[in-house]
Amino acid sequence: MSCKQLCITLVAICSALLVIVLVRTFTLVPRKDVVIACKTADSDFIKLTDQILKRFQKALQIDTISFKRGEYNRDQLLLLGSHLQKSFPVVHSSPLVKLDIIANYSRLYTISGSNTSLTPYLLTAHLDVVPAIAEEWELPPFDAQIKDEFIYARGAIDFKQGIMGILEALEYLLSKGFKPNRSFYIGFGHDEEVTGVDGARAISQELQSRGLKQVEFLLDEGLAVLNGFIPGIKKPVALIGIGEKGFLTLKLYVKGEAGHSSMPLKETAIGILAKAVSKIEDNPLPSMLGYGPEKEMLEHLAHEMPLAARIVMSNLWLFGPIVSWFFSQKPPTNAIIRTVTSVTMFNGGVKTNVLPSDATAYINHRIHPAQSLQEIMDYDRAVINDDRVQISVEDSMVAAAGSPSGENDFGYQIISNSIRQIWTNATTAPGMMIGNTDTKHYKDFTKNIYRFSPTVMFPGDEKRFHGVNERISKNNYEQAINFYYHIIVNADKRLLMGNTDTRHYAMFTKNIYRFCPTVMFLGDEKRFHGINERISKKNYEQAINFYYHVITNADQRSLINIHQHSDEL
Ligand SMILES: CCCCCCCC/C=C\CCCCCCCC(=O)N[C@@H](CCCCN)C(=O)O
Repeated sequence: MSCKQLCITLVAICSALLVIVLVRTFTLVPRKDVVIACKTADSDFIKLTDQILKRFQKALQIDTISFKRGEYNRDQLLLLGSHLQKSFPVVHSSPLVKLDIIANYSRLYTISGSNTSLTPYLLTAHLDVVPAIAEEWELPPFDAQIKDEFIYARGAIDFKQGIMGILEALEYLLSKGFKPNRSFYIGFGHDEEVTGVDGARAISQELQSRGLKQVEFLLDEGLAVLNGFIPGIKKPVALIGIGEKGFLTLKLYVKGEAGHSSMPLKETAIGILAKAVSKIEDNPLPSMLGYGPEKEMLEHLAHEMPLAARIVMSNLWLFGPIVSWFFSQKPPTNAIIRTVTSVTMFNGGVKTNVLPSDATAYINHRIHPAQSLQEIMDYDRAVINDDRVQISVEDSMVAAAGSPSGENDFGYQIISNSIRQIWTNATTAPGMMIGNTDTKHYKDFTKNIYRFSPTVMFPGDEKRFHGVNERISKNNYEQAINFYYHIIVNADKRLLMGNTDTRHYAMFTKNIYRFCPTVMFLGDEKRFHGINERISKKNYEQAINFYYHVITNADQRSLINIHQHSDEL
């Protein structure tokens, strides 16, 4: 090939790449529904009264700690149960609500709707919390004291704001006479922090034994309203977890030889294990950017970014390695692009002058959906490359597949729209839940599983999860309650509302109306996107005449003399 031909080929390739990059950059357009903002002045806005705040604080003061499987503060769980019972008298006495106590401590509420043809949905949360090292906290973890408008307590964001927020919303709605069309369930497990096998799994079994086959969608704790977490985006981003990372906890064990420390061997069990652990930390797993829900998230958010970042994010097929490097720099973004590794426990030795007879460490991996448990095991084995280190699986779960997040996916859109009613300046996007939830126990009921916590977070706040100084602002707790209020109200619709093309015209007017000249009887709603869609001849004639009148009536300067037919005058 001549030099000229080579130049022409290179220019052609670069031009083609440029065209692809630009087309992708400008064609990835987000969904923009018009949602009605929830304002504090609205008559149905639930204000954070002293009473509401006090019962939240009281719930936080009850230390419902889970320590390990089957080991949790049983008395405290009972105490929290009676606190809920007392705090929400309308919920607990309503004929529409049935409460079942499952496995002694978990709670399953069934709220009966009037229209049994609508598939029910499920809201879940957990009653338990992780332990807290009180000495490291600014304020005691189980006092729920308020400082600078923040309530500090273990469980403030994981996840008693969910428990109390859901029940506050329901209490309010029922006390205003709300009678749902669509039935729904509320499931509060009592041991989520130690895998939920006693609580959520038992709730799920109870639902199965009742013959429940399907729920429309499930909303559990999860991602949050994030400020400043995603490079290049200034406005809040509310991520709805459509998938969930798996986990793999490995036990590393080294058998040593006890003896007097004055005559040491070249390496002790602790030394051998320390080297293995160090190799594991020095060799992070590769980036999986582009192979999981994070791809959808970044493409969805690209439109919020400055042009350069937008070009990059819209074209991960080309710029993936740069983004991977960038995201690897901070723990929250690193967590979404790869399987991460945490050495969480290390034990060995009994006395300062005794050689350790063995040493044990635990490695907790959070697995990216594109990787299998076996792949991770093999990787670790190869990295450690030392037969003296025995590796065994302590516990594991494969990653959960992505739930649908399209324009017509009822559950996703109900959650997304409810978020935007509360956090009006936020943009929503599908994301991947980096921690684990109770949702695994409900996966047989639906593929529409979503993970979102109504929690506002700023950089650094992620350390408060299971860490010190967990807290929520009073304002955020009020938002959480109103978020669940909107979830319950919005999910009570038959169909996904607002799912029209109107969003593409929202910039032209605020006067957007949606009406079909269609006559409907009960049951006809199933014909939409269902089978036997039809219209009567008469109705079609009416439709034509309706549009005739829309055109003639709208052809006026102002709203006068609408009625043209003399018999209407
Ligand atoms: C672009 C950035 C996106 C990521 C930013 C994430 C910011 C933090 C948001 C949410 C934090 C989620 C982590 C909290 C998980 C809470 C639930 C939990 O702790 N679950 C336990 C279950 C344990 C079960 C026993 N194996 C857990 O995951 O450890």
